[in-house]
Amino acid sequence: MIELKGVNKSFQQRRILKNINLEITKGETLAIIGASGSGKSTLLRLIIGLLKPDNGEIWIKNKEISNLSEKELNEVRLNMGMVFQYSALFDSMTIGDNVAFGLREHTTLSEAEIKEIVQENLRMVDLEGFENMMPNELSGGMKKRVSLARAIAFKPEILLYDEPSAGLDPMMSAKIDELIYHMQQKLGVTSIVVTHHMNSAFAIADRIAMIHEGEIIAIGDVEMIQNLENPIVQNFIHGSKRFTGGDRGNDNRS
Ligand SMILES: Nc1ncnc2c1ncn2[C@@H]1O[C@H](COP(=O)(O)OP(=O)(O)OP(=O)(O)O)[C@@H](O)[C@H]1O
Repeated sequence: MIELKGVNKSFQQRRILKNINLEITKGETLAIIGASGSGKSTLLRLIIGLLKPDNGEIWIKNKEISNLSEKELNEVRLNMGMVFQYSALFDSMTIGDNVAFGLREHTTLSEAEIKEIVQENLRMVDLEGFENMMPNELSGGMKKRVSLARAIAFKPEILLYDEPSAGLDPMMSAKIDELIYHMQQKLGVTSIVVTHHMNSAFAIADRIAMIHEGEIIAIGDVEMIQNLENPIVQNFIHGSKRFTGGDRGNDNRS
């Protein structure tokens, strides 16, 4: 479903991602973990085509996207939903209009059809009846759920989540995990979830990939990652500062 082959990305001569090879199969949930600044968001932005790799190939379904025009990319993107770290809602629009935005822009659906999809998607994230509220009337967790309702508007086959639980309390974090799991079970989506929350990664992922200084240093199922005798991985999972002096930055584990 998604494949990266020999992908490199630098910013101002700094190599951020180094020879990334990664394959994600249909219906799989892959969690990406790693220290702050290791390149996780950059990887997501490459997959959704917001950035182009310096070299290497990025395949989404049967299309290599790194050389597509913006128009062709937009077609590929219709099959992908992204939940951004800070929800990225339009503050001046109601919740309903936020969820409807892409549908109004990119489809010829009638207002009645759009209204139905908006209601159904808000129901799916437990926000039924919130259509007319404004984003600033909602908590952070609710905004994340609206962002998810918007991301699934086109019934995408691929969902990308950039730190969906960042800044949320453990209860709301668990709720978001439940929704991510639910999306996979109910819609059969292929998901990539960048997260700092180890409990989330263990709860939702089929496989976990750890990025360290721009390289994937470990990838495997939850049990394999938990038992891997790699001090960098173990330090990250357990939040220990014993081995490295431990500057892993924005640690937000639960
Ligand atoms: N557009 C850009 N221009 C220059 N440098 C960038 C750009 N985007 C990211 N970087 C740098 O690339 C590195 C990796 O950033 P990235 O956001 O991918 O890390 P991350 O692992 O997602 O971090 P965090 O967990 O803190 O979100 C950082 O050093 C960042 O400063």
